[in-house]
Amino acid sequence: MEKIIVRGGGRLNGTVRVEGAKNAVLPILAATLLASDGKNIISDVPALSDVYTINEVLRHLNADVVFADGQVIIDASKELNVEAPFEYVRKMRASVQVMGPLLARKGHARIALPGGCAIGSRPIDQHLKGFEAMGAKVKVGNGFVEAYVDGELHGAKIYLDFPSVGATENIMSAAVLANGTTIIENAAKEPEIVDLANFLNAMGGKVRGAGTGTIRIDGVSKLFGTHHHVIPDRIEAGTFMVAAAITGGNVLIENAVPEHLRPVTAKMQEMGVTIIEEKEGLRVIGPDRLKAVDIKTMPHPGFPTDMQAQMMALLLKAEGTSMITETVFENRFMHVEEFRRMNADIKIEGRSVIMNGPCDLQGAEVAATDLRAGAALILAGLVSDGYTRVTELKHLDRGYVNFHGKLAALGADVERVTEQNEETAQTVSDLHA
Ligand SMILES: CC(=O)N[C@H]1[C@@H](OP(=O)(O)OP(=O)(O)OC[C@H]2O[C@@H](n3ccc(=O)[nH]c3=O)[C@H](O)[C@@H]2O)O[C@H](CO)[C@@H](O)[C@@H]1O
Ligand SMILES: C=C(OP(=O)(O)O)C(=O)O
Repeated sequence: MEKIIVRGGGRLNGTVRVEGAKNAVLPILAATLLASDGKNIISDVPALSDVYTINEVLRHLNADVVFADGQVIIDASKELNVEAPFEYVRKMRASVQVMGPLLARKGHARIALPGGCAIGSRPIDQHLKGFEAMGAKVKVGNGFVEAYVDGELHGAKIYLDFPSVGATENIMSAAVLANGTTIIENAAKEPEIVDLANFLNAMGGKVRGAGTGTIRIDGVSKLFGTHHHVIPDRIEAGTFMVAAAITGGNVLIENAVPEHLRPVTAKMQEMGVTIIEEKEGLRVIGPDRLKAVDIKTMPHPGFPTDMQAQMMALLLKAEGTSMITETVFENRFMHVEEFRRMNADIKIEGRSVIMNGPCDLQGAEVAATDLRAGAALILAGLVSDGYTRVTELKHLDRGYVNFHGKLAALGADVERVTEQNEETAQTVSDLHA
């Protein structure tokens, strides 16, 4: 079993560069299936396990996919298969994003039902409601959801019950090849939606209003391969912002887009963190004393749920009582028990978590219960007494490229080890002290 071992102490200093955004690249790679003519070249693609998984799904669907040096080249011009089996969807829920493109291109898609995951039940009813409004018949059975249309999808007016990121993307990617105009109301406004819309338009699509609550898509008859650069990952950037702040360090986060990070920046400034916009990105300087704040996760431009666990780590070191309320996912507090194992004064009350800080955190063996929880536990380990050992790294690898290596380059005492060399790693670390 692999572990990341962190020893607390020391301020982080230096420069770190963020990768292309996981949550932008996954729907974009899925949408490459829409191009029946020419190759798509996607640049700034992070080497994440989720990217390898979506590439496998695309290959299974009969696209040619080559991934090297941060670039994916996809040729989806051959006859496509229509089925995404459970072995992929189980590993990564975002596999469901191939449904809209397949339905638009082939009139048929059969996708294994994603099921629940560590952060909640995560149904896809809003995706399916959109496909049905566009004329698809949907049936669920034998662990699959299947959608098909006689002839072509047609444009429709779709009001989402909740501004779901995945549903907005899936419906947008289906509507781009539909006959007529589709309007998505109460659409998600995340920067990743805008990136997908830009990609669809570069392939020849007609999408307007992405980034607002109303998106209008005028269907076209064919899409062509193009070259697209993925936006920087605002969640990876935010995670390193916390790393700088929690250690009282001074870190330049290159490639961070300030507008994408406003809700995170605003809360960190309230806590007393200095954030400076520089030409290359954001400089984050941690204070000696952090102030307690309350946070509520919300769809964009509210505070992102994907930064909730990392901010929880930061608030454990703030002076006073803080509260985080999670409104996006029903069960995204699995890391609370792990923080408690690190001596955090923390409790769950309904959909909120209350922390009394600053806590004297102690190193412990803890499990990454999900992707962001893994990052948050490592961040807490940076300021804990002694060694923190974080297991279940498969979650972390879904969303962070070389997380421990990037932290080590900023001066953190952190190593990634397999069980057999754990003892040696600890000795080496002691020698470095
Ligand atoms: C690959 C990717 O981009 N993942 C992101 C995406 O996930 P994802 O696209 O799954 O998130 P959604 O915005 O769809 O989900 C938000 C909430 O809506 C609910 N819901 C969603 C769809 C639906 O049909 N029915 C329904 O009830 C979900 O259960 C959840 O409680 O946005 C989330 C919210 O910002 C982020 O945390 C994820 O990192
Ligand atoms: C929840 C996340 O991703 P996914 O939707 O892919 O599970 C995340 O990136 O924090």
